[in-house]
Amino acid sequence: MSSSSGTSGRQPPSSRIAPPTAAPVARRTAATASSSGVPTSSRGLTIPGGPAPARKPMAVATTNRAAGVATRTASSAAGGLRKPTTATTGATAAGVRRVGSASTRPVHGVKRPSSDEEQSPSQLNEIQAQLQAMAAMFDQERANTEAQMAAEKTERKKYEDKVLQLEENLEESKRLAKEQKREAGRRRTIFDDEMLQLRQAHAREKKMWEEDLERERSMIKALKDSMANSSTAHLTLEANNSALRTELQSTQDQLKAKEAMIVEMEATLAAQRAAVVEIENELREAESLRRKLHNEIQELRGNIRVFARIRPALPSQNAGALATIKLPNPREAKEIEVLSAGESATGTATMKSFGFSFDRVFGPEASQRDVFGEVEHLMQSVLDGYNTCIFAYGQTGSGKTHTLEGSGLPDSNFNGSDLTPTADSGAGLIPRAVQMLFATAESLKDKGWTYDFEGGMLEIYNETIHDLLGKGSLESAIKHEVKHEKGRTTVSDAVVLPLTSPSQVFSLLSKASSKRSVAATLMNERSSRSHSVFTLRVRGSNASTMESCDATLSLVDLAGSERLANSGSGDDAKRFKEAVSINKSLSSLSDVISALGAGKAATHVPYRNSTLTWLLKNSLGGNSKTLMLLALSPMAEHLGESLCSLRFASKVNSTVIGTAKKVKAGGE
Ligand SMILES: Nc1ncnc2c1ncn2[C@@H]1O[C@H](COP(=O)(O)OP(=O)(O)OP(=O)(O)O)[C@@H](O)[C@H]1O
Repeated sequence: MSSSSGTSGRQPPSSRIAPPTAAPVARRTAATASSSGVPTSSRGLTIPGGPAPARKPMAVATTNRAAGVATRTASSAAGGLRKPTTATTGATAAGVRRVGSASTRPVHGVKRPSSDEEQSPSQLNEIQAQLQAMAAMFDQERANTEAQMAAEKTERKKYEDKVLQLEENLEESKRLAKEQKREAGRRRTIFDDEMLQLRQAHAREKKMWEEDLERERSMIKALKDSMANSSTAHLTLEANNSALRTELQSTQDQLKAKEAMIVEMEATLAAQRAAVVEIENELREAESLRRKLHNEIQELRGNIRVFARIRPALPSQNAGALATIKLPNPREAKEIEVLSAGESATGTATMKSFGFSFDRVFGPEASQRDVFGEVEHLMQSVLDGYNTCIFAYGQTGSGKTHTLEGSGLPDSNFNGSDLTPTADSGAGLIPRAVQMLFATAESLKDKGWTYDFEGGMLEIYNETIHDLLGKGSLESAIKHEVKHEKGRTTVSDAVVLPLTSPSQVFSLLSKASSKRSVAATLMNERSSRSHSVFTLRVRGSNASTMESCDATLSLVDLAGSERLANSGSGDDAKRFKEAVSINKSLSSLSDVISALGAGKAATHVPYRNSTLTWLLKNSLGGNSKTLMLLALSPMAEHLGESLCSLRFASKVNSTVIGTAKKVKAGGE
């Protein structure tokens, strides 16, 4: 803007410096030229009507002078010449007047023939003098005119120089004006750019400010809303607060009342705690008493007990081929009667009745739960610290394994639900006993008892011990030896696993089962020709009563008890050897039980007569509880073997073994 105003405010040099106008100069030059023309024409007198004559003698000259004066006067009268000085003018005027007056007469009067030729020399002189004076005057005037012309020339030169200077100045001014205009244009462009940028920046800033403003407005609006809400909430809170204060006051009052109650209850609780401690002590004493009484009852009932179980006919077996085996008194279920064909003394065929009495008899309809219900008290004896041995006896296929293990062992996902006392699943004695032992051990924790379990599984085949949990095959050369120390039995190199849950026990049994040696016989396609012995060692301690116990539960699945002729051995030396070994161990078992039954009368108990009796030494005898499970086939074809088994079991049942002793930890 400044440049534009500067540009508009500044006057161009041409307007500021007025150049000298050409007209005056021209006029002056013309005037000079006009004035200078006069002297030029005055160099000789111009005779009107003819060319200027050459200088003549005096007379002629005088006449010419007079004519010249007349001419000049006429010129002056025309207004072109400068007037001479006053003196000269006076003289001239006088002369002119005279000349004028003379002009009234014809000029060529000089040669007028009348009286001029009569003029005297004095008059001529006078005229000549006048002419000379006029010539001097003319010279003077010419000199003045020339001086004036020189001065005017100098002045004109000055003017011309000045005009040149002014023209140069004018050019310079124009150039400067152009430059300034260019500069102004450039500055204007810059200015415009700057203006544009400023406008853009301004627009941007304006937009930002507007956005900020909008945001601020939104925030303010939100804050206002929030404040409105807050104030509503504040009012609500105050109302709530007031209600809560009232409630608090009421609660505090209640609290005080309750605190008073709590003080009262604490006093009651302290008294009850003391009572509980007393009751717990009484309970422990009662528990000890219960154990004592339980075992006294067991002693009264005899430490060796015999159960007989008759299995049902299998689907594959002909129901018409059943033997006649009866339970005369099903309610009491202690007697069993077997009818067998025989001959009378006279040789006639008769049906002979054989009666046997046991601690308990189970018919074909008895369930696994029924059988275990009669056995479970022995589990309590184990936890009480009494060695316990349950062995299943009977011919091949009579149901020994079924009674002990049942129809398949629970898997590793076992949760115990199908083995509860009321559950009637196919599980046999072993899984039920294990489940019960762990469950009872858990419940005894309240009474201060903690228990550890460990188990092993052995097989006796042909009088040789095999570890069913060992890594090698059953035919491996490892020789296991049985040792008895301080009432405890150990088997060298046999695996004994710590067990913390029933599922671990089932996993152990499953592993052993897959290894068990099974051989086919004529009697049963999977007749076991070996004894299997599962041992579960249970150690307990009570930190409160300082009591401890250490007992072993042995569950023995004996090999088939059939006589040699029925074992299918025939010509098979291997089968014959198996049968001999089995019979040897079973008769040794019978001998041991008989010796134990003889009490102190028997000085020697032949445990060493077989591997089986030697292994079970600490589970058979005065310090242990023994249960024999006699398994019977219902089939007529097995009746002879059944009778043999019944007689053997009856013999065992009649044996009264001395008082069982509780085994304390350490085997004493
Ligand atoms: N109480 C029962 N109820 C139903 N089936 C039974 C019963 N007892 C045994 N069985 C069935 O009879 C068959 C033979 O039983 P088991 O294998 O237990 O005989 P075992 O005496 O153990 O024979 P082995 O001496 O050869 O081992 C099996 O199929 C078994 O399921």
